[in-house]
Order: sequence, then C-alpha cells, then structure tokens
Amino acid sequence: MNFHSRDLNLARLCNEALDQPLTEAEREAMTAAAARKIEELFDILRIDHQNDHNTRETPQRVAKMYVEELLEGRFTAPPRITEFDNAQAYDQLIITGPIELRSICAHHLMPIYGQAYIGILPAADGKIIGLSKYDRIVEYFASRFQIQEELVKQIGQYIMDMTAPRGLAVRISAVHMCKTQRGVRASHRSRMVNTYYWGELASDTALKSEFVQECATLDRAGP
Ligand SMILES: Nc1nc2c(ncn2[C@@H]2O[C@H](COP(=O)(O)OP(=O)(O)OP(=O)(O)O)[C@@H](O)[C@H]2O)c(=O)[nH]1
Repeated sequence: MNFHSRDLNLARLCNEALDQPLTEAEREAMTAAAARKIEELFDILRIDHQNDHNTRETPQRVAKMYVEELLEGRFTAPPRITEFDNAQAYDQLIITGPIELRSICAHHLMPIYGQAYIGILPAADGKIIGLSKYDRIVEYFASRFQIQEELVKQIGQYIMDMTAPRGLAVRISAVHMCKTQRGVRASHRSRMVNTYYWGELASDTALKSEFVQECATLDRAGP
C-alpha cells in the first residue's frame, strides 16, 4: 500500500497528531518509505551501510524507531481514559509524579528527558480518572518532536478537555540534550522547569505554592 493514498501526505505540525491514527498497513508503508530516505542520508554522509556490518540494518531500525516509538503520539489515538464516580465528592488537591518524561526536541531532534508532575483539583460533582492515565497522557504528547512550553500546555489542555476539573497544574523539569551534547555543552544537571496552571490553580496562590512544594518533596523522595 502506498502511504500517500489517504490524507497522510497532509503534513501536520511536528507536535500535532495526524487527523486519523495510522492503520497497520500505513504504518508499515511509512516505515519503509522513511527507511529509504535514511539510507539516502547515509549515502550523502558517506556511510557505506550496504557493506558496513554495524550500520547495515540501521536505516530500517531508525525508521521503525521514529514511527513506532519516538513519534508514536502523532500516529496513534490518544489513551483511553477510565472515569470513576467521585462518590465522596473529593475536592482537594491531588498531585501525581514524578512521571518519567521522554521526548525529542523539535530543533535538533535530540532527546529531552526528565519528570512531569500533575496537580488536579477535582470537581466535587465531577469524575475521578485512573491515576495511571496521567502517565499515559504525558507519554502520548511527549512522543512527538516537542518544545517544552508547548508540551506542558498540550498535556494540560487534554486533561482539562477530557475531565473538566476545577483546577489543574502541569509542571515539567527536563534536561535537553541539544544543550548538553552539542552547542553550548551545558552541564547534564542543567534543566528547564516550567509550569502551566488552569482554572482555580491559576488564580489561587496558596494552591499554586502547595503544588510547587509537593513537587519539590516528590522530586527529593527518590525511589
Ligand atoms: N525555549 C525552548 N528552547 C528550546 C527547547 N528545546 C531546544 N531549545 C533551544 O532552541 C534553540 C535553537 O537555536 P538555534 O539558534 O536555531 O540553533 P543553533 O544555532 O544550533 O544554536 P545552539 O544550540 O546555541 O548551538 C537552542 O537555543 C536550544 O537550546 C525548548 O523546549 N524550549
């Protein structure tokens, strides 16, 4: 099957999903087409991948890694969210983290790794969602070429749209390898931290500082 046969040739922004998840046949066709382009790149870089025992299968491996792993969140459906009744009308702050964050930066295609923290102020008459779903949502939006400012907002907006809590905070603390492995060669300890707030968490400074303090505690807690 030719992967241009559907609307898949309509490009989307690097951190947006396609309009429809790929079918298995489309995924295979995209992987094969990407592998051919990576072979071409190796040819340009004068890497003899036909005869080099180390890189013979590398274009196929890299193409598969992009389509099925690093950019999976562009090509698959968002995670299913399990909702439970908020039977006891729980309306206090819930904080979950650290959630392991693995992404790729949009500018140099280098890894971003770190932790995410999510704070939820549930609506007493709303729903509670399964705790593991926050990790899945982070992974879904992180599996794209990203910049950290937009990643935080995408994660939070999705949770707001799906669950309508009274307030929400999403915080990411991450290392950008485009800064540590090249360019300025910053320290591996150099991180970017950013937080975005919605609803009551945006307007209530006491809630904000409770969230930030709990994140610091969770960060120090270790395994
Ligand atoms: N704000 C922000 N910047 C990012 C993020 N990821 C990478 N960057 C930066 O994006 C910038 C891209 O800069 P350019 O000047 O176009 O690229 P460059 O010439 O290779 O620059 P150097 O990285 O300084 O060598 C760099 O400063 C990166 O550190 C991110 O998530 N958020």
